[in-house]
Formats: sequence, structure tokens, C-alpha cells
Amino acid sequence: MTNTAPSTAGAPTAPGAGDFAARTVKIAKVYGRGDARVVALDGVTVGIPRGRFTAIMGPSGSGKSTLMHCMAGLDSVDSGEVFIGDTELTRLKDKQLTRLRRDKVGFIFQAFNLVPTLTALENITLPMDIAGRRPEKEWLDAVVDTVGLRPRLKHRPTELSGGQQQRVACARALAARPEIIFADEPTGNLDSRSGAEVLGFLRDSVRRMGQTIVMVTHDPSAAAYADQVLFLTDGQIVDTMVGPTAERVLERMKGFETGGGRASMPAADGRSGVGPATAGAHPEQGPGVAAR
Ligand SMILES: Nc1ncnc2c1ncn2[C@@H]1O[C@H](COP(=O)(O)OP(=O)(O)OP(=O)(O)O)[C@@H](O)[C@H]1O
Repeated sequence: MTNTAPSTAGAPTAPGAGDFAARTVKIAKVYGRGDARVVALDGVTVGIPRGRFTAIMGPSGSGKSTLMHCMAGLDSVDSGEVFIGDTELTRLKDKQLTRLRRDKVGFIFQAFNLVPTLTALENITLPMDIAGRRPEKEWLDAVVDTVGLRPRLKHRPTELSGGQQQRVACARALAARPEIIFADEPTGNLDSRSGAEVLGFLRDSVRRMGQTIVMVTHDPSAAAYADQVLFLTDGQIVDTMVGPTAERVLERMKGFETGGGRASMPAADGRSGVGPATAGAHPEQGPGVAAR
């Protein structure tokens, strides 16, 4: 895969806010007090480009899940702003936030979170049933075929393999055509073959259906399915890699272990580092900086 990020000089304009399915502006999140105080997010400014697959990586405790939960409106921030599309989440009342999550956000978790008494198809359409929305038949058919579930639609979760259950969870997230899907370690409970299948479906849904997906992962091979990888350490985004490969992601992660976190110099090929990576750039900062 080649780097598609334009050089700063060649970029006609910085991407606008409308190019991002979700974005944050200087968000901070602190847990605990006194000796127990932990700065989980330390002023993160980032945009998640529409119609792209973005992975978030970083050492354990770097703030990946906190960032995802704050962006998805599952957790609150202490300061800063979070947008899903044009909507600023911190200004919403609880009911409005619940509605926004229901209508605009899809989730895929490590534990598949399927309802055991419902069939695969009933699980897929459950969020829309709860919202009182009728699934669009053509779209639902396309989703079911994309994840290869047609022969299994009448099966209950216990009659499905782990990989098939996660495909049901992917279809459930895709079926409602959300603005953005957040996936938290979606392959964490799967063997490598089922994991590769699920990642393939996620990538296909981005390529073929224009879905926007953000995925937290520890696995460089999983991150390599994404269009870009954001690297977090100590609650800050320190690097962006466009067109990742498992080898380059692994190499970058090793740099964090050896203390190479913040001082991320662009690689010689310009494909990594706080360099000309427009994909994760924030509109207020122009191209070239993914955060801060
Ligand atoms: N509810 C909480 N109360 C106190 N501290 C928390 C809480 N949630 C997270 N933290 C702390 O915030 C920091 C960031 O946690 P977070 O779970 O976002 O990291 P992570 O990068 O997702 O880690 P991992 O890869 O291990 O899942 C960690 O130091 C963690 O201990």
C-alpha cells in the first residue's frame, strides 16, 4: 500500500470539519484524585475522516479506550469538545445523547453482546426495532451478503461460531447505516482466521459501502487493515501512519517500548511520524498534524 497523504505544499486546502465523521478539540479526561490521579486524555485534538477505516494503537494504559468512549459519547470529557458530524456532544442532555448514539453510532465490542434468545437476523435488526425504524430491505440484504451470513440468519448465537457471532455483531452495527462505527478490540476473542475474516468485512464495508470505522486494537496485523493508524501514548496522539503494514506498525510500537513515544520523527519515506499525514489532521491545524 502506498502513502496517499499529500505533501503540505501540494495540499490545495485543509480538510474542513465536514470531512470528519467525528472529531475532538483539546479533550482532557482525568480519573481519580491525589495519589490516584490519572490523566487518561491530555488535550487530544483529532479528526476521524469520513468513509475511512482508522485504527487507534498505543501501549496499555495510553488512553485508547477512554478516547474511543469519549468520542462515542459513552463517557464524558472534563474539558474540550467532541463532535459526531456537526453535533457537539458535551452540550447534549442525557436523552439527546442517547438518541444520537442510537441513530448515528454503531458499536462492535470484543464480547459480541448478542441476545441469546434471538436469531441472527433478529439480533441484526434489534437496534432498529428498538428505535421503531424499519430496516431498508436492499441495504439489509447487502449487509447480510457482505458478512456472509445468509445461510445462518435463523440460527441463535449458541449455534454460531465465535467468528460468525462477531459477523452478526458487525452486521448489527452496519444495518442501521450509522454515521460512524466504533469497534473496541473486535477480534480480541477470535482465532486468527476468524479475526482476519471479520477485519476483511470491516474493510469491505468501508471500501464498498463508504462506512466510517474507528477500531481500537493491540494487534499490528489488525491495524494493517485500516487506512490510517493513530498512535497514543500518555493520553496524547503522538503519531499518524497512513497506509500501514503490520511490520511498520510493529516497528513503531517497539519505539514506544524503548522510550520513542513523543519524539516521533517522520520516517525517511515520510509515511510515518507527525508529518504530512492529512488523513487524521484536524481542520483548525491544517494538514500535517494529527493532534495537538
Ligand atoms: N474508570 C477509571 N477509573 C480510574 N482510572 C481509569 C479508569 N478508566 C481508565 N483509567 C486509567 O486511565 C488510563 C487510560 O486507560 P485506558 O483504558 O483508556 O487505556 P488503554 O490504552 O485503552 O489501555 P489497554 O490497552 O490496557 O486497554 C489508564 O491509566 C487507566 O488505568
